[in-house]
Amino acid sequence: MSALSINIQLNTGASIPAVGFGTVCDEANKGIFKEALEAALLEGGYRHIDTAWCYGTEALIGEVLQKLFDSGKLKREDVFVTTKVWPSLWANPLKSLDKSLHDLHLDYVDLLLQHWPLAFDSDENGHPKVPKDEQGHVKFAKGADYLDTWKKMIEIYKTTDKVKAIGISNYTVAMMKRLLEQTDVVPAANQVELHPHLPQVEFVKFCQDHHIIVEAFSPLGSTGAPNLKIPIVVDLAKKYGVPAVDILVNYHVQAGRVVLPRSQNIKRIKKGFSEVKLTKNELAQLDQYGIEHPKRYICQDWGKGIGFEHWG
Ligand SMILES: NC(=O)C1=CN([C@@H]2O[C@H](COP(=O)(O)OP(=O)(O)OC[C@H]3O[C@@H](n4cnc5c(N)ncnc54)[C@H](OP(=O)(O)O)[C@@H]3O)[C@@H](O)[C@H]2O)C=CC1
Ligand SMILES: O=C1O[C@H](CO)[C@@H](O)[C@@H]1O
Repeated sequence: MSALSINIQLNTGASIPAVGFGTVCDEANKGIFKEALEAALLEGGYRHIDTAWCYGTEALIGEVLQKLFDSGKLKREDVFVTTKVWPSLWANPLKSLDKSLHDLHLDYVDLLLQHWPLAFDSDENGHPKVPKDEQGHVKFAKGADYLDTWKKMIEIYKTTDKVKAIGISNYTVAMMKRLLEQTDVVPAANQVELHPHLPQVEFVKFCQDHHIIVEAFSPLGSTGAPNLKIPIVVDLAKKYGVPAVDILVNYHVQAGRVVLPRSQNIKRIKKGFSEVKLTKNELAQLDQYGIEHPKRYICQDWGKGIGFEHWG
C-alpha cells in the first residue's frame, strides 16, 4: 500500500491526507514547478498540498488546479489545500487569505495556519516580508501580540465559508498553553520542523493530548535531504527493502502525524512512498536517535529573544 493513501482525522472531524506535497520552491526550480505538481496529483497519488502566501508559488498552484478542475481530472473535494498567514500580514489574516484564495483559484482552503507566532512591522500589503533595521535586526510590530492574529483567524473560521479548519505553525508548548488559556478554538494542527534529528517528543505528546494534529515540515532535513544519511534510517531502509525516504515518511504517518516532503524531481514524485509498518520499538529508536543527535535545519534569524531561545 502507498503511504499517500493514509488519512488522519482532524479535531473538526474532517479527514486530512497524511502526506502533503511541500511547495517551497527555489527560483531555479520555478520553471518545472507546475509540471512537478501536476505529476504529484495525477501520477504520484498526492491529495494534499501544503503552501503559504510567503512561498510565492500560490499562483502556479492555482494554474495547475484550475487546469485539472476544468479538464475533469480532479475535483475540488479530492484535494486538501493548506495555506498560511505570514507574520508580515499578522494584522490582517483575512487579506492574506483572500490573496491566497485569489491566486489559488479557490473559494475555500481546507486549513489555514498562522505561519509563525510573530508580528512584523511591514506595510499593509505585507511588504517587506521580513522587515529589518539598519543593523539587520528584524523589525517587530510594536505592542502586537501573536494571539491577535489567532483571534482574527477564529473570527474568519466562525463567520465565513473560506476556511474549513484553522491551525498554527511553529508554536512552542508554552505558546500553545497561552493560546488554549485565552481563546476558545483548539487549533486543528501545529506544523513544526520534525524528523529523526529533531523528534520533539514532549511537544508531540502535548499536541496529541490536546487533539492537535502534528504536521512535520522539513522531514528530509530540507535542501539536499541530509536526513537520508542518518544511520538508523539507512539500516531500517535495508531491513524493509525500501528507499530511505520511505522510512522518513513512515516515521510520521505510522505515529499519526502529517508529513510534508518536498520534491521538484518528477521521477521521485512519481515513485511516491510505500507504507512501511515500523514497529513501536523502531519508532522509539528513531526518536532516541534525535534525542542523542539533535539538529534543527530551519533556524530563522528572528528566533532569538522572543521565545525560541531553546532552539539553539
Ligand atoms: N511552516 C513552516 O514554517 C515551514 C513549512 N515547510 C513546509 O514543509 C515542506 C518541506 O520542507 P522543506 O524544507 O521544503 O524540505 P524537505 O525536508 O522536504 O527536503 C526537500 C529536499 O529534499 C530533496 N529530496 C526530496 N526527495 C528526495 C529523495 N527521494 N532523494 C533525495 N533527495 C530528495 C529535494 O530535492 P529534489 O527537489 O531534487 O527532489 C529537496 O532538496 C515545505 O516545502 C513547506 O511546504 C517548510 C519549512 C518551514
Ligand atoms: O515555511 C517556511 O519556509 C521557509 C523556508 O524554509 C521558512 O522561512 C518558512 O517558515
